[in-house]
Amino acid sequence: MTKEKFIVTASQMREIEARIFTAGMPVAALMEKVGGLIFQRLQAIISPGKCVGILVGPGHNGGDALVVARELHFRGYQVWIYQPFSKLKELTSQHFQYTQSLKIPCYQEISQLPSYDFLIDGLFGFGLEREITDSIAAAVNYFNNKNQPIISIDIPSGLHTDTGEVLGTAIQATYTFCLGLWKQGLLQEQALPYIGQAELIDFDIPLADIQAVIGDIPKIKRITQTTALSTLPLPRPLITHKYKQGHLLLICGSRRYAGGAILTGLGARASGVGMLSIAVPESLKMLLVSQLPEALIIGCPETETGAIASVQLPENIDLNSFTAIACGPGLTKDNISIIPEIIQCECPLILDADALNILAQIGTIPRLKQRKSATVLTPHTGEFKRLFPNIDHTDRIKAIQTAAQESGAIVLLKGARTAISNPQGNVWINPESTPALARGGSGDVLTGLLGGLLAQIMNKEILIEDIVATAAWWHSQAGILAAQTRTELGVDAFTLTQYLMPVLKK
Ligand SMILES: NC(=O)C1=CN([C@@H]2O[C@H](COP(=O)(O)OP(=O)(O)OC[C@H]3O[C@@H](n4cnc5c(N)ncnc54)[C@H](OP(=O)(O)O)[C@@H]3O)[C@@H](O)[C@H]2O)[C@@H](O)CC1
Ligand SMILES: Nc1ncnc2c1ncn2[C@@H]1O[C@H](COP(=O)(O)OP(=O)(O)O)[C@@H](O)[C@H]1O
Ligand SMILES: [K+]
Repeated sequence: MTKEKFIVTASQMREIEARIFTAGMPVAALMEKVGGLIFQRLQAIISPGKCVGILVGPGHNGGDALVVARELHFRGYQVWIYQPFSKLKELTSQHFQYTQSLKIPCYQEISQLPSYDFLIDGLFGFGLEREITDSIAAAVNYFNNKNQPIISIDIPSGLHTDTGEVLGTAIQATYTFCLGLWKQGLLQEQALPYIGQAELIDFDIPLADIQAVIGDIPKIKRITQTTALSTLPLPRPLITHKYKQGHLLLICGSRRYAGGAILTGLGARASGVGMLSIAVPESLKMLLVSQLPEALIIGCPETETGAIASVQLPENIDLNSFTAIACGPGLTKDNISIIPEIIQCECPLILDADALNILAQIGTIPRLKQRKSATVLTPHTGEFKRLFPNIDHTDRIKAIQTAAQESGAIVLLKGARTAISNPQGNVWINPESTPALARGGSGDVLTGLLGGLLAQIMNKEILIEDIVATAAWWHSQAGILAAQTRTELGVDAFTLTQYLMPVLKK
């Protein structure tokens, strides 16, 4: 059973840990097991004979580090310990005493420290609740400035386990070995520069204990390949036709931002949607036809400035004829009147980019709650602040939960760690992405892709927020794949659309 999708706070981890101990697992045995697993993993990273400095804190994070120190010592590594604390927890103290009997050198002052090839950071784990100060803070800064690889046990010391905030200062890890279950702080954007390459060290926490604490259906989950693939509309039923595979309407583009409409269209194309209609200003029609010959391009009357003046659909069709609508990329804010009209549609609706800016301007957020079908808002941080000026976004997870509850919409907050919440506060976090995506137009691709997926799975028994999560995963995996072949500078939005299919084939 993979534990990759679970996310816990410090207090939930403490509760889970308590259940394991109450059930009879000795604390010392668990520490030994965890330390052994960390050591095994380290052997793949640190070659024999290297010099390894071990940073030991007063709690059980330090205890884990001491077990690792002992194992490294016996396997022929050159080990020293930095342990500046006057008081250690009992188990940690015992391990410390043993390392001293083994004559592993120990230092209290950074000025005395020998050189090293690697550092193991066992200063603080999920027990850190207040700021690191004085000599310990100075030591953390000293180690960061050395620019040697650091491997953090559980979480880089100094990060808040839940919010990922830096408490005074924090270790900048090269690797983070998170123990047992993913800590929420490791999925917060502000923690990213400190985490390095993160991986989970599974130490066999019984599923029943996890569920007893975080519930059968956890409130906050990580998107994984498994969760994402499980909601894709694959395989297709053998007996089907194009209208059964969803009909998506995109409302996007303007004379000023014609490319946004194309990119949204190409994102939708990659989703496999059965029918694609794209409403653009009349003057963009031929351009769109040439780029997306399979789509039905609807030329709408336009304003003097080249924005859509009104969404005029062909005869016999209205907004409710579609399985899903996505609106916003490249619209401009020139005509704010189309948004109140569009939000009256009775199918699922995605609002992005200028549709969100218009929404913020005319204050229609409360009206979203009255919609008959789901609304998905996909702001980046700037759009989020305009839409929800009263919500503090330091903790992005809390922020989207509040925003989703206030608006009755599913809110996807874009960024390096895109997060999604439904109105009940159920959250998905996308744990992998690439800064290669920080380029104009990559969000437009996401809107099209999401629209196409939503149109295909409507009326199937899949939650809309699960599809939103799948789209976020697919989009970022395409960015990662493209960056692997073309570097982080090679992932323009058009190129990104070309990597969507290869992600699934992989
Ligand atoms: N959960 C599990 O299943 C398992 C957990 N395990 C491991 O245990 C770790 C959690 O251990 P933990 O609870 O002992 O806390 P930890 O993070 O080591 O340190 C807290 C200590 O630091 C102190 N302190 C706090 N702030 C401070 C400051 N600013 N400046 C100075 N001191 C400060 C605080 O002392 P205080 O002064 O508050 O009494 C306290 O003593 C966890 O991350 C994992 O590595 C594994 O061994 C096995 C499985
Ligand atoms: N630093 C980053 N790391 C990972 N993904 C990023 C980063 N910056 C932006 N992205 C992703 O790129 C996309 C940018 O979307 P957006 O800001 O709406 O761009 P645009 O409106 O120009 O299309 C989002 O999916 C976002 O999650
Ligand atoms: K640590």
